[in-house]
Amino acid sequence: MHTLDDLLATGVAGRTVLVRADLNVPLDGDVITDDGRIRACLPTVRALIAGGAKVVVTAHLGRPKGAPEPKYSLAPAAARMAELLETDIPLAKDFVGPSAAETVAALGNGQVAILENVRFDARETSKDAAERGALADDLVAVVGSDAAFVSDGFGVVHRKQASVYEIAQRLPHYAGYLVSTETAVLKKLTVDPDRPYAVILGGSKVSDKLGVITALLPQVDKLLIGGGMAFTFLAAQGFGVGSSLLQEDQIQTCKDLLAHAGDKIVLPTDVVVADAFSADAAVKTVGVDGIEDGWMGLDIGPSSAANFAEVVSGAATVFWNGPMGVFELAPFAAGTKAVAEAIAASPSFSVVGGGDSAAAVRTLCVDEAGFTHISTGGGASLEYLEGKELPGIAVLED
Ligand SMILES: Nc1ncnc2c1ncn2[C@@H]1O[C@H](COP(=O)(O)OP(=O)(O)O)[C@@H](O)[C@H]1O
Ligand SMILES: O=C(OP(=O)(O)O)[C@H](O)COP(=O)(O)O
Repeated sequence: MHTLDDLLATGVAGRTVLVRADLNVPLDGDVITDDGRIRACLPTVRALIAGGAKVVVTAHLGRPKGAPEPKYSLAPAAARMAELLETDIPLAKDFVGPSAAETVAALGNGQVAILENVRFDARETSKDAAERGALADDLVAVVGSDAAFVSDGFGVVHRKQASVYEIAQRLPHYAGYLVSTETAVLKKLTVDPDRPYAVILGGSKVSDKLGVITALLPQVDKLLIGGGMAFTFLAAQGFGVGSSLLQEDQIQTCKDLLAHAGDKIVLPTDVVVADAFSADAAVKTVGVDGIEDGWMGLDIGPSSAANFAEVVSGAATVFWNGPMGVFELAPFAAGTKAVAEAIAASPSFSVVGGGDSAAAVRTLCVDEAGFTHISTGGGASLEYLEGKELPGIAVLED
């Protein structure tokens, strides 16, 4: 696999370099609540600026439905990157149309531009390879066929999408510094990790991440499940889950996993429930057998948090993805904070991955130095650990 250093060695002054970054940052309105993913791509962008390249950044934000939606604009991310780099960064209003072409044509050596959210084009995430290829062709037309492609959006390398995969088939391609660093650290978790090895899963991308569990179970000693992930398991155990996040079509899978896992899978025993998804909602802590209709579980309860913290404290290797609750709202942040603090306090080899999980560590003021590595990728890290081929990495090997 060729790396950014290989590209820099060829001399990039005056060459257009397309960088796929993951700028999918958490927002409160148009205010970025954690800019970790923007900071994470700066070493690559800075190196290209220093080399005199014309840097064109492409990225996604959220999951728009294949058409422009103002709330998913990359404008806040572009403004923040400009602030951090202390330079002007124009944001092209479209991805492959005239505004993109004009913005790229106006770039001088060592300047940076960002293209608007690539997921505003439905072809980016299409299941049809020909559609994705057509989008990648349009993108090549914007940056020029003599441009180079640098893959630096580690958080999205598990997606076979046009700006991650098909584009690399059309331009000389290189792994950026973030992709190189992330894969080097995660590799250590796949090669004979120190035991006991605990994985903690939570968050809200339940259907994406349930699939990973089957592959991870044989590798780990304990699998702790909190966040929105927990309720499909609790339903599989026969508990009512009210209006909590539930993946009904996966209940049988969870039953099978519980039947085969022995005592490896650890579930919450109590949960914080609310009568609405709001910081002002009525809130109470109940046992997992006490979730009434009309109530939703938005955090693990204090007994569960203490139990999870104890398991974490005894582990030599820890990987965590997915908050234990809706940590963005104060009444539901305690479980995530307790687990994060337990990991940070333990001397284990510890990795936390995912845009929101990493944001939780920082916004809840947990000691970042207590983690061996804070990864920008949640789903990407999990699929890497699972041993799955990641399309955005595999395509760089060709
Ligand atoms: N019980 C829950 N119900 C609904 N959402 C939840 C629950 N627990 C956690 N979440 C939400 O999960 C989101 C993060 O999930 P995910 O994207 O899977 O994590 P990451 O970005 O770290 O990979 C957070 O915004 C959080 O509010
Ligand atoms: O936030 C992301 O992944 P993560 O929540 O698994 O860390 C990435 O930007 C990928 O986004 P996607 O899961 O909408 O493809």
